[in-house]
Amino acid sequence: MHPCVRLPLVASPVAFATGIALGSFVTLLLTHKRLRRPPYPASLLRLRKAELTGSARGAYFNAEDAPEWLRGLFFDPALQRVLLREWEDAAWRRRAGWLGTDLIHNPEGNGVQVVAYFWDAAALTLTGVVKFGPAAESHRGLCHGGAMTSLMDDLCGHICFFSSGTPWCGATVQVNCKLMKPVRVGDVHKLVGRIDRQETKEKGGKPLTKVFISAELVGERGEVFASLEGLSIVPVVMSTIDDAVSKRSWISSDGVLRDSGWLL
Ligand SMILES: CCCCCCCCCCCCCCCC(=O)SCCNC(=O)CCNC(=O)[C@H](O)C(C)(C)COP(=O)(O)OP(=O)(O)OC[C@H]1O[C@@H](n2cnc3c(N)ncnc32)[C@H](O)[C@@H]1OP(=O)(O)O
Repeated sequence: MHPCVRLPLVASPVAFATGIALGSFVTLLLTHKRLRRPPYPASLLRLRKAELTGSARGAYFNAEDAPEWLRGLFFDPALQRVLLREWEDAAWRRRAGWLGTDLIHNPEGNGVQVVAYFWDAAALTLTGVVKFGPAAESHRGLCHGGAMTSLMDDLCGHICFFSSGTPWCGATVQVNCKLMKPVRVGDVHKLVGRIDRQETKEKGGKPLTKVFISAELVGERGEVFASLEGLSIVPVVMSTIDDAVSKRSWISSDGVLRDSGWLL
């Protein structure tokens, strides 16, 4: 037989093997992030903040995933890393009655994402690492103003919860957001918010506190992309479900602020 006629017969097993190898490689690439994840919840209950640095053992976003200029947050002893189970453990989230994915804290999300929050209890300051993905786009290559506003709403709500010993203690009632510079799809910025002041008065025989919050979204060179003047009121019962999830409290240890949902 002429060699040209024999070639396809020899090439086909080679092509088959190459196809299998390529297929496996692509599958491995697609599942890589999932495989890297530690088993829940035990590992995240055990880990100290200093250990939440490498993707192999930490939460879904860790120091090694952060840009260089934000890496220090993961090692600053004044800051507690915040780990809420509903952000980290999708299966538990479903079991516990959530209906969907968090607008801001979805590990699989590709819109606006706070990938790590750090709480400074002494300064009543909350700092977040924020990623802006393609699902936050409006103008070509630029993010929707609603992405920044949603982000500020999230900070306003959480700063109020972190400063309180009890869950679901309040509600955000105003999110006044100033959009100052366009945010690009793919940007990673720092969100810094604080409680400026609190005013308590009696309402219907019970104390009611207004919590005044301000925040800024800043870039690597200190440029301010957006700012917030927010107001939350405490206490307000937002959840109508009376169960163990609604009665969660904070566990503060080893540089991590966790909710007691990790024990449920
Ligand atoms: C421990 C482990 C836990 C782990 C677990 C953590 C879970 C951590 C989840 C966090 C999640 C956060 C995520 C993002 C934050 C949200 O998304 S929070 C949800 C968005 N917010 C809302 O849906 C709030 C909607 N608003 C409401 O339901 C009602 O307005 C409220 C909040 C119940 C208040 O109504 P109300 O009780 O009738 O209050 P009202 O008497 O009208 O007002 C009380 C005072 O506040 C003032 N006020 C009320 N609204 C306003 C306003 N919009 N502007 C200015 N002032 C106002 C009033 O003027 C009044 O003050 P005074 O006039 O007496 O001085």
